[in-house]
Amino acid sequence: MSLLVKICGLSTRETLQTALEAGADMVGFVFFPPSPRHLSLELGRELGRQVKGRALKVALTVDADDATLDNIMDALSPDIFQLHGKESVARLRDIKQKYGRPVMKALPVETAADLAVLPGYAAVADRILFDARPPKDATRPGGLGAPFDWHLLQNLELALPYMVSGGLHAGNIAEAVRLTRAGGVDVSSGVESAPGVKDPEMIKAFIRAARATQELSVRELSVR
Ligand SMILES: O=C(O)c1ccccc1N[C@@H]1O[C@H](COP(=O)(O)O)[C@@H](O)[C@H]1O
Repeated sequence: MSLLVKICGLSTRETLQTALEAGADMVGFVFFPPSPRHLSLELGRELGRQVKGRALKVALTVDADDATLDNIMDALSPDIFQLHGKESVARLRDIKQKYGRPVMKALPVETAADLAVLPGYAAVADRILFDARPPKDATRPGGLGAPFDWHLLQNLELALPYMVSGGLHAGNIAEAVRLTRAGGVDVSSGVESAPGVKDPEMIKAFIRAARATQELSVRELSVR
């Protein structure tokens, strides 16, 4: 069972190349102006071309309207939309239908009560991303480098594929995956030297740690 690794918020040719060569399964591009990782459509087009099918291109948006999604489709032609705002279940359905792309819905988690919305979204989304709920005064709903309590997902039964994010880094992936049994990990701040500045060595270390975690899980399964 391969653990999916998503490196999010890539914004330079060099760090995108590092992520691709190190074996990222998904590369994320942020289209949200308040974010330090926000990409212009032109840069999104250029970076999208560089991917050349070596990883899935993920377009991260936050409550984007159709005109914005139209532009992103034209520039990046993403393989997946990551919806990281307060998009409703009906909005997810509309986006899937209009753009013909899978959607990954990010759900903010702080307490067990946050999981109450899961069945509604799981009926429409193709994948769920559990992320830390941002503080009330945050300027963006993610990419803040803070984890949530992974024990909250310990007894989760979800048929849909899911990933975890929020404050992950090379040193804590193993524990996050052990507790949540997620099929994928998503990182932004944990591979940066400053907000929005990706560090090639940290990207490589994160992907190495994810692959080691995967090996560990396979070995644990085979001795059971
Ligand atoms: O990265 C951002 O700036 C961002 C902006 C708006 C919504 C989500 C954003 N990032 C996503 O947040 C999670 C957690 O990131 P981190 O590793 O804690 O920094 C991840 O899914 C990013 O893709």
